[in-house]
Amino acid sequence: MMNNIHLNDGPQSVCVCVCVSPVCAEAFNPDDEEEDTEPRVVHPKTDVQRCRLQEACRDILLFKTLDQEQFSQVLDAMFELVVQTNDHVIDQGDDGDNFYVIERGVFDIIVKDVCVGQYNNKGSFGELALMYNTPRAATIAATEEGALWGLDRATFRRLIVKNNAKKRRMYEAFIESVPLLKSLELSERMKIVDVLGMKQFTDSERIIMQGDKAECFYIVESGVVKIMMKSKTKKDHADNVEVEIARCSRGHYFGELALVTNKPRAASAYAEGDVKLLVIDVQAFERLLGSCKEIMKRNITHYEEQLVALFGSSMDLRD
Ligand SMILES: Nc1ncnc2c1ncn2[C@@H]1O[C@@H]2COP(=O)(O)O[C@H]2[C@H]1O
Repeated sequence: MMNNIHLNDGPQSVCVCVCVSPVCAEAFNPDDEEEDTEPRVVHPKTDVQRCRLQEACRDILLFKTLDQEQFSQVLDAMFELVVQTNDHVIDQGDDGDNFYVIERGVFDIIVKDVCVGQYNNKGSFGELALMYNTPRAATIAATEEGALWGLDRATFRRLIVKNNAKKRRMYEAFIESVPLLKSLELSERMKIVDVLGMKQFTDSERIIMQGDKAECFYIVESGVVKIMMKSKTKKDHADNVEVEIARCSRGHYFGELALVTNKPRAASAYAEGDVKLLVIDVQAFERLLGSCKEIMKRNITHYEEQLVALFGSSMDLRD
């Protein structure tokens, strides 16, 4: 259900291709490799709108594994929505109509009347009901005036869900081999595959920076990542250079500490040579990896011991 949400449909409010009904979309089998003949949804946009849309979608993990043609079909199909304070974009228990990408605004995530988190001017939501044909798992309420981009259920299923079937085939074996995820059920591991994105880095590129706010964590698919840290106690010294504290290779994860402790990044990470990473965002992390948090917390003691050995202090890693 949506209250007072305004559809801003670009220069001419013409839908070039006819929108297909959700009933049609359900007939789609994501494993079906046949050429799709469904009519395309296109919401025309001005150049300025398209630029804003592209910027909003830049870091959306679900789009990261689409090819260029699929991504451009997604952008064509998206439509702009303006929301006002207290608008409910999604109500828990409803059927899923659209997937949403945030352009601006702060949105509460409410499960059974309890606020369990917030989206702050970035991110996306509403994928679960569309992926798994389940009722909406949370209410999403605007805390201020904001702007969103919606993607209809039919297009989401035709492009994203179809792509997920491919992702499952690609990453199933790898994800099963990641020690951290071993304790999860197969269906839970597959849900992680569904929401993960893939990012590539070249030699010496910085992946995360010490002190930054954390929004995701990473699993190394290939290549080597160097974890480097500057001493906090020597903050003002000229000799406070970055020191290598760890290396991660295939199957290892990093970037989880800040998500477990709700603190800024405790270290920076750099690619050594070409690196391919799987990326899981903070909301999916909370939802899907809650049960792994205890395993991850065990690492803190190990990290602290390492830091005492390197810098003579553990740098206050805990919350
Ligand atoms: N902790 C959470 N539990 C359930 N849904 C969440 C949570 N955090 C974020 N969400 C998002 O809220 C959305 C509500 O609609 P969906 O169930 O389609 O998809 C859900 C997720 O995208």
